[in-house]
Amino acid sequence: MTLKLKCLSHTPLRGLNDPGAEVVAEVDAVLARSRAEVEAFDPELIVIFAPDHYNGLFYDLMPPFVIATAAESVADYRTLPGPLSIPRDLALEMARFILDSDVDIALSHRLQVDHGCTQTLEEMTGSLTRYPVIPIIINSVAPPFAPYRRIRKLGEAVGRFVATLNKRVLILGTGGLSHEPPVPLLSGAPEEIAEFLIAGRNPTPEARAARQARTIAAGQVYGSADCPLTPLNVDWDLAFIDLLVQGRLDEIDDFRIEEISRAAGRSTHEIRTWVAAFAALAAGGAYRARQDYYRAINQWIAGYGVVSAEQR
Ligand SMILES: O=C(O)CCC(=O)/C=C/C=C(\O)C(=O)O
Ligand SMILES: [Fe+2]
Repeated sequence: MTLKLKCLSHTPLRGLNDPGAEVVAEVDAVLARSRAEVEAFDPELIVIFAPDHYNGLFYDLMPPFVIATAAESVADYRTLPGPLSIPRDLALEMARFILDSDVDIALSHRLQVDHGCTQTLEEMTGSLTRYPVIPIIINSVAPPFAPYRRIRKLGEAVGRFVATLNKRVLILGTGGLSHEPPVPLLSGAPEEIAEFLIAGRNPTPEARAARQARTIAAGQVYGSADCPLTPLNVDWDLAFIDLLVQGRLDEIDDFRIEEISRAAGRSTHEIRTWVAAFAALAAGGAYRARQDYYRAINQWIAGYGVVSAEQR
């Protein structure tokens, strides 16, 4: 077994809001380099830890974590439509292994996934079907959340499972870093919004367009005095990247959910996907990691980072 890890931010606003040609070129270049590394690694399996933004998962039944044996993209924003290539039996085996490791993971035989999963898969592989992929969705957007120490345990179980396979495995984490897009909260929501958050699957094209327009508009004022959303927090982001690069994963068990929301924004919890990814890699022993890129990009509502790692 050989493991490689890539964790990176996603943003539905890439290609929609313009942070300037220089920034676009920088991000394009780092993504192109990352994709070339993935191509050279030629993974036999990808495990992607990803969030959902009320496209596949709603409060009618909101699991802390779910593993999919079959999944289809909702093609929100500009992401690709269609099914992912999930090796069903292997995903089931992984689910059994995780449960046997005392981590209660939900199972879906028909999951809808959004840009939170598909954007990074597309950026890293060029398609949704190029390699076999097992998606594990970690609730990062719909409170209450499982504590961070549980995310580490989930990642460790996945890492122990992939260690039993004689395969080249790419582990992806997608989301974060600091940011707060206009994702509604159930607590205190008016009835219409609450109904959407509980059972808003398969919106009409008009409803989807209205949601997307709100996010685009938020990106145009994000970080300014006119914007009530928690701004990006560069110090928080760089400290988190350092922690990962230095292998201080045990400190993550003490992360406080409310403190992170206040300091860096409510959607910063998408870094749970990075935590799981690094815990999976670390389950196999010491690793070597590097920061490939970081920039705070208000127009994309993203403390935008890319980190890579591999086993020593
Ligand atoms: O579409 C909505 O209703 C809410 C907006 C939303 O889901 C935005 C998501 C943005 C990200 O994925 C992100 O910044 O991580
Ligand atoms: Fe997101």
